[in-house]
Order: sequence, then C-alpha cells, then structure tokens
Amino acid sequence: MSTGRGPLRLGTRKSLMATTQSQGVADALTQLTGHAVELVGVTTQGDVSKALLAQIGGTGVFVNALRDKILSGEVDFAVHSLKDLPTSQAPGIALAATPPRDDPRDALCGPGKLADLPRGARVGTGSPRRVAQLRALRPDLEIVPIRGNADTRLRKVADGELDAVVLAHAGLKRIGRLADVGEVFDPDQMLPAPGQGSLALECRSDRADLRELLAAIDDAPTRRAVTAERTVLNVLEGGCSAPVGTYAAEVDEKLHLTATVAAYDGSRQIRLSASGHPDAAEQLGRDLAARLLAQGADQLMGERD
Ligand SMILES: NCc1[nH]cc(CCC(=O)O)c1CC(=O)O
Repeated sequence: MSTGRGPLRLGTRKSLMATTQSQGVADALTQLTGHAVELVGVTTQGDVSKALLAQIGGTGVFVNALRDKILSGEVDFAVHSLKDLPTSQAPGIALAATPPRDDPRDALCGPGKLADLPRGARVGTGSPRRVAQLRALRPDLEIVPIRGNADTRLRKVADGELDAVVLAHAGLKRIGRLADVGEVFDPDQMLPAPGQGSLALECRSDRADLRELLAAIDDAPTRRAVTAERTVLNVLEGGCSAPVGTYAAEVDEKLHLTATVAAYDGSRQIRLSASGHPDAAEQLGRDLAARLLAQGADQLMGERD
C-alpha cells in the first residue's frame, strides 16, 4: 500500500506516447489530490520482441503486462489508451477513472487534405475500421497495411514511401506531431474507434481507498460518452466481426451517439444515430447496436479495429 505513505507508483510503458500520457495524469492527480505520483517504467514482451508482438497480437500484450504488475502489487495503477482495452473487464482490475477526453478524431498525416491526394495515392493504415471508411470516401486510393508506432508510420510519409497515413489526433498531440496533420476528419467522414482519445486508469478492484483517490480525475461526461461507444462495440462483438466506428458526446444535456459498421472493401456502410438521457449511456449503446444488427451489421464481414 502506498496511499497515505510514499508516492503512488504509476506503471507505464516507456514509449514517448505512454510516458507523456502517464506524466500528464500523474501531474493532474498530484494537483487535484496533493499525492505524489512516481512513474515506474515497465518493459513488456511486446517492447522486447517485434516478432513476438506480431505473434501474440496487437496491444493486448501491453495491457496485460501492466495489469499483471497491478495485481502483483509492483505498481499501484496504470494509464491506458481506452481504445486499447478489451470491452470485458479483467478479473480483479477496476476501471477507476476516465480523465477528460482529448480530441477523439482521426487525422490524415501528409501534405494536404484527403481530397487533394492524387488518384491512386498510397495511404497507410493497419486499422480495418480506417481502411473501410477510407475506401468508402476514396475508392481509388491504394491502402497500404502498416504497423509500428506513430513515429515509424510518419517516417514512411517523410521518406516518400507513402503519400499519407491515418493516425489518432490524440496520439499525435501527445508525441508533439500535430504539425504533420494535413486534415482532421470530421466524424461525418470517419467515425473514430470506440473510446479513441480517452484514457483509462486501472487499479486493483479491492483497493477502495485508491479507487476513491483516482476518481478525483474522472470526468463524468467522458465516462458516459465512452460507455455508450464501448457498449456498441461490446454488443457487436457477439454478432459481427466487421469494423466498428462510434462517436458519442453530450450536447444540450442529451447524449448523442453515432455508430457505423462498414464492409472492409468500402462497398457498404451502415450508419445510425440515436440520442437519449446521459445517465442511460449503456442502454443507448445497446439499442443502437441492436438496430445495427437488425440492419445487417453481422453480414458485413471483416476484421475489427
Ligand atoms: N492502437 C494504437 C493506439 N492506441 C491509442 C492511440 C492514440 C491515442 C488514442 O486514440 O487515444 C493509438 C495510435 C493511433 O491509433 O493512431
């Protein structure tokens, strides 16, 4: 236990994006609660071996490594990008807070806007959700699957290997690369991943004192919006493997939610909206997911973001 004595230990990956978002949360928590917070760098298998990462798959390996450190008590809590968290909660782990959300939108990184790219331009993204929506907007583009951190992807544009890449605005801001942005996509053009731009603080679920302390940084409107978005994803995961985009926000005391399920080849897209009372975020998400399934979302096969 380190609440009350000594600094809180915040486990973090060592990448620039991870340390920037962890330090931001640490500073905000100290300001709000007076508690000192110390960053504890954690090296995961995914950081050590790229081959292993490809084999085990995606971001799950980073999330799990940090959760193990929380459960063993080596660290008190961790900060994740919410969109990297599975929608089902891990045993023994609590989602203690969602801080105020950063810009949730996707951004085109390159010399200009999407409409300015020449016919057949090469655009890099590894996300089926982005691929499907890009293809719907610009069927002529050559979409190139890419992996790696944001810095590696941006270098492919600088090197001329690609004409543009699509990345999350929030991540670009955290690593100081907003100057690379040619266009920020309006959610009308491209719906973000559920939870994009939002952070999530996790700690042991049996540490009520710590959960209460971390809750100081929780932003209720953010939590309601991402609850609606992640509920859509959670329901669709049962009945559909197509790419899912969502965006929810409160306007005039109502929670507005839009979601899309898109065919990977861009040939078809189902897009629906609903609004309701902010306190009924989960119900709003469930209802919209049911409507998407009723309109054939489960027939738009592909892979998920
Ligand atoms: N899957 C990788 C990932 N996880 C979180 C972010 C950026 C920050 C965010 O979306 O909250 C990114 C990079 C990207 O999608 O461009």
